[in-house]
Amino acid sequence: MAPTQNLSTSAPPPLHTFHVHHRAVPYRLFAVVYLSAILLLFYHHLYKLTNLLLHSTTCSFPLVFLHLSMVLADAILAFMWITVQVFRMRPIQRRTFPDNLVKMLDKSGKYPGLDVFICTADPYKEPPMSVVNTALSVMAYEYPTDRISVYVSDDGGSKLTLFAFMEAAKFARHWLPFCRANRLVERSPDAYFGNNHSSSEDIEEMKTMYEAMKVRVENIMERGEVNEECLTCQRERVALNKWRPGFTRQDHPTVNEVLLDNGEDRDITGHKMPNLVYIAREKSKSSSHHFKAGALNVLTRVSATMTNAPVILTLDCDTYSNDPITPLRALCFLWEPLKGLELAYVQFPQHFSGINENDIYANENKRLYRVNPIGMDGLQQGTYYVGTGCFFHRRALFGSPSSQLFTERRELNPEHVVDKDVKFEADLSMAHLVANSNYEDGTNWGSKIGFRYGSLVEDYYTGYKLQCEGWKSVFCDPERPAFLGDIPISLHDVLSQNKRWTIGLLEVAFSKYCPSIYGIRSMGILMGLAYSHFAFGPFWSIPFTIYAFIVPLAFINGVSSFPKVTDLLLCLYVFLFVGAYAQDLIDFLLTNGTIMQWWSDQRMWLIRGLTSHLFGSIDFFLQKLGFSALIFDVTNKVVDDEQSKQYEKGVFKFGVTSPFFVTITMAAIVNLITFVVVVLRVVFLPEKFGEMFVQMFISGFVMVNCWPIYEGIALRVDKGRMPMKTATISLLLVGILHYVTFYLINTC
Ligand SMILES: O=c1ccn([C@@H]2O[C@H](COP(=O)(O)OP(=O)(O)O[C@H]3O[C@H](CO)[C@@H](O)[C@H](O)[C@H]3O)[C@@H](O)[C@H]2O)c(=O)[nH]1
Ligand SMILES: [Mn+2]
Repeated sequence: MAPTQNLSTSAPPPLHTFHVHHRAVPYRLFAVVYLSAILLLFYHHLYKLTNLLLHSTTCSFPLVFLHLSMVLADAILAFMWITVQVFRMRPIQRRTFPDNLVKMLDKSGKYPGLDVFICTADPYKEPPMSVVNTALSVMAYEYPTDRISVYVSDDGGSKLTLFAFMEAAKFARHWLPFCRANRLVERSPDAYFGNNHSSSEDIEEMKTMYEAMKVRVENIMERGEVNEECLTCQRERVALNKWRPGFTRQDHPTVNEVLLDNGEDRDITGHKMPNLVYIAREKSKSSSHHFKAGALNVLTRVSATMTNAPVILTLDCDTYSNDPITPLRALCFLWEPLKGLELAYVQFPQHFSGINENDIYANENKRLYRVNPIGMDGLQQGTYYVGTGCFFHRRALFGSPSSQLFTERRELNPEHVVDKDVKFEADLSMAHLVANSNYEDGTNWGSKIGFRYGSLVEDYYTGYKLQCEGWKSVFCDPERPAFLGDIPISLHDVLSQNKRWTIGLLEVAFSKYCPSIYGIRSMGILMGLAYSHFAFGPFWSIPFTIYAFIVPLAFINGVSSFPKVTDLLLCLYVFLFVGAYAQDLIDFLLTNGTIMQWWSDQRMWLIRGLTSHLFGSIDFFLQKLGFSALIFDVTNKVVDDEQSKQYEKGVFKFGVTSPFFVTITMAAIVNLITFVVVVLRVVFLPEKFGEMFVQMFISGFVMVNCWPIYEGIALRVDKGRMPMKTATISLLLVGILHYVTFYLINTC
């Protein structure tokens, strides 16, 4: 292991250290070799192309077209490979020493305030009980309770969610002291009672109390209405009365409820409670609400009027805390007096609970959440923001490190000190004002201040813009995951989520802030390329479409451009393919993955290329042309028992009719047919094997990846099988494609 940094005998005990991973040096050497191979391939492409053009007749048009397509595919693959190298140049691993920080903070007695933002948007896709668990898990942080404030943004504008939080506020008075007394590590009640091994009278009592709350909340969820008898006091009645006739999710006034106030509320042992504030910002059909970024900006302002803590933690409603000392770990970086100034955020990776053994839908997203961030963390400016599990320096949301931007109201600026309780009347009316749907008109919110608008992946975009301004960030991945979130467990949900990301990324790629131009100019080549890797990620769909459709269809119609087995060039292809795949596998294994998980991951990468990336790109361009509007389709977090059982077993769920499934089924059919044709040709004309080999390999490889699809069409009878309609449409489309190819090739 390389020597750790920051250690010296005279210096105070370190708060954090890091070391560079061993793999950095061999990776750099390999990059040089691989790059030479890519150059060789393009030399060959160029040579062949000029040759073709020089001797071209109208008849060679199909071959020229095929060759051009392959050059385009390879160019995109090469670009993606180059951008990935940035993550492999200097991956680092960090360690934190929260004990040293605690000693320091205990001595000074100055624990910084922490404002936690939790966003939810739909009580039926994001069950309020799950949001409540997230909130309870952070309210119970191992941190002075009077320094924590939890703000819940409800874009669903639902009284069901508010009711759940009224219940949570009461339950928290028991839960927080219980966590402290028993030194729990799992402070989300659901996770704790779900895994609890020991049992005692205390634990049983607490469990009964929790279950009772859950039943009350689930009852009102079932009824879709909060009945009078569920309410226990006048205050609750007043709050819920705000849902007057005409109150809809898209059109309603602000609802702002202080559910716990640390100035007056105490737990059952007399300790101060953290603040807990519910806010459903004003919505009106006439103004854009900018989805989650808009919600976060409202929370930034509302919290500024009430507590204005210097540290902000952003959480999605499903991301509960899995380790109570996480804020201390984040502060190991944020609180270091000198460096803290340029540090915008400390990002913890997204980890998930409930992933099945082989992670069939690649929900873990190891590249995105683990492998690439450690690589960027080793660069000058650090990693990207992934939307949840991230601690911000509030100041970073207000202009670059060197020149702060001031807002339209003194109270909203980061240095403004709030010294009153959250329930202070004047602050409450101010909170209402800054949550108005037209408050941001004519201000810098969303453009230069706060979370940035303009992309459906507001996380990626905001992190990127902050880093362009000169802010740094840190990636912190302790052994025990700091947070755990939910995953979509149907293929359709996974792909819909990915389609939204695709659109959001393309919005950035094709804006004036394109990372390959603006990013490189602002942050240098490495950071710019790293951000480009994601922004142009949807382009994976181009080589996949070419190799899964155009190349095999041309091949069975007699047009091919692959080298023969005896050709030396084949070695180059083999090296490029095996080299890229093997290195990807190594990356995976080095971050605690298994071979089977890696296999699922590469399969999902191919599937995304032919589905969500493809349709997302089409949607993006349609929207650019004004044909469709952008929506943020919230990921479903509810699962039924049957679905989870099937997922547990590792079986793909298709079930619904969706365009996503048409393209992958088509790829499965085209490559099956090609494979059969190629094998038959070899059987009857063995001397042709040399010419057939590469196509046979490619189609065979696609087929192995498509196994769950064949199974879904032919071997399954359950509800999750591939719908007959999808299979039929796909077959029909393949027929048309084949006919068109045949016609084009044979009419010249
Ligand atoms: O209008 C909206 C839409 C969404 N959300 C919230 O945003 C979060 C993320 O939404 P989700 O449907 O879970 O999206 P995912 O694709 O699972 O989330 C990833 O991608 C998002 C960007 O598309 C990021 O915001 C998230 O942090 C990141 O985890 C959830 O808490 C939602 O409640 C809102 O508050 N308002
Ligand atoms: Mn999510």
